[in-house]
Amino acid sequence: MIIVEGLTKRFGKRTAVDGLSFAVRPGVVTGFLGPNGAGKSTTMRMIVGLDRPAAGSVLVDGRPYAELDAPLRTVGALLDAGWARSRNSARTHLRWVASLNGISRERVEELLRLVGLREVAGQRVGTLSLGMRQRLGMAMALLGDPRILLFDEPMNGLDPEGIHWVRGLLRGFAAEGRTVLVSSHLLSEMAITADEVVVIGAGRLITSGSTRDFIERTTRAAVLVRTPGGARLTETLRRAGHQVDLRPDGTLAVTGTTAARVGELAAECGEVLHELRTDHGSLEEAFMRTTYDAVEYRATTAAPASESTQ
Ligand SMILES: Nc1ncnc2c1ncn2[C@@H]1O[C@H](COP(=O)(O)OP(=O)(O)OP(=O)(O)O)[C@@H](O)[C@H]1O
Repeated sequence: MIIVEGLTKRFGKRTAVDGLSFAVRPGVVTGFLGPNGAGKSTTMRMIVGLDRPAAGSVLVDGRPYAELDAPLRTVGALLDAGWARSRNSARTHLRWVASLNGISRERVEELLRLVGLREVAGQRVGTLSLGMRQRLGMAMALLGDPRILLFDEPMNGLDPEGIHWVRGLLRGFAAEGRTVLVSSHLLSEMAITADEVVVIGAGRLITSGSTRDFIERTTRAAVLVRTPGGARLTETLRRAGHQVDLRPDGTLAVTGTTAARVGELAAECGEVLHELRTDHGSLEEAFMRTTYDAVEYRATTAAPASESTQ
């Protein structure tokens, strides 16, 4: 369990984390979400004592990180990759971290196998690909068989097989009753990996709780219908007081009703349905809606018309 309370961090005049409070429960995967610069990495660094908060506190299994008897065996963290420039081989680097923490060479070999780095274990860390370095970072985090995992953007640079593997790893850890906090911008991945989410923006908490509740609360469910008799069904649905929008792919999106009711109305007007399903909205949609005002670094796709014509 991780309990963050009133956590605040300033860099000069800039407040990166602003009175942030949340709890990360064991037994579930918790996704840590927020736009660029929201304060996710800074928060994770404060959890493991790499950054000192201006105010607030963090308890890791009931104690501040600095007071843990065996930090590496309690928390496994994949944070910044400062070590990634090491001139040592992946194996030597892992053995060095292991020896500092009284961890055996057998455990190093076990982890090289687990993260899929055995073939390149003799290669210098600095020459490994981004994905391989991510795998090495995870091996380092897992060395002490920790009860708590903190992974900052673990899927960065991983190939599809690697992403699938990380998903299984995180879910497996949670299923064993461990605590898993993982930040990622890959929201479709988080939607299937994270049971719970903590969403922050501009250093402040936006929401926390079940991923499913967050999506259902924030997005509007629609009943999607594909039918060759779109015009007649649309008329019938509108007459019954429902809002119907035609999507670019020809699907009708009906809001304010249930799939059962749409099916009944289609039967009443004698239209064949080729598809009928409820779309609950996506994590991406929920994220965009709730964090819109907290996005600091927004790209523009085109210059505004008034500027381009003057
Ligand atoms: N060492 C530092 N010195 C000065 N400012 C910093 C430092 N570390 C982070 N910041 C600032 O703190 C804010 C939060 O940064 P942080 O890296 O925690 O965000 P993030 O949510 O992890 O972003 P991203 O999704 O882009 O990785 C940003 O404005 C960043 O510029």
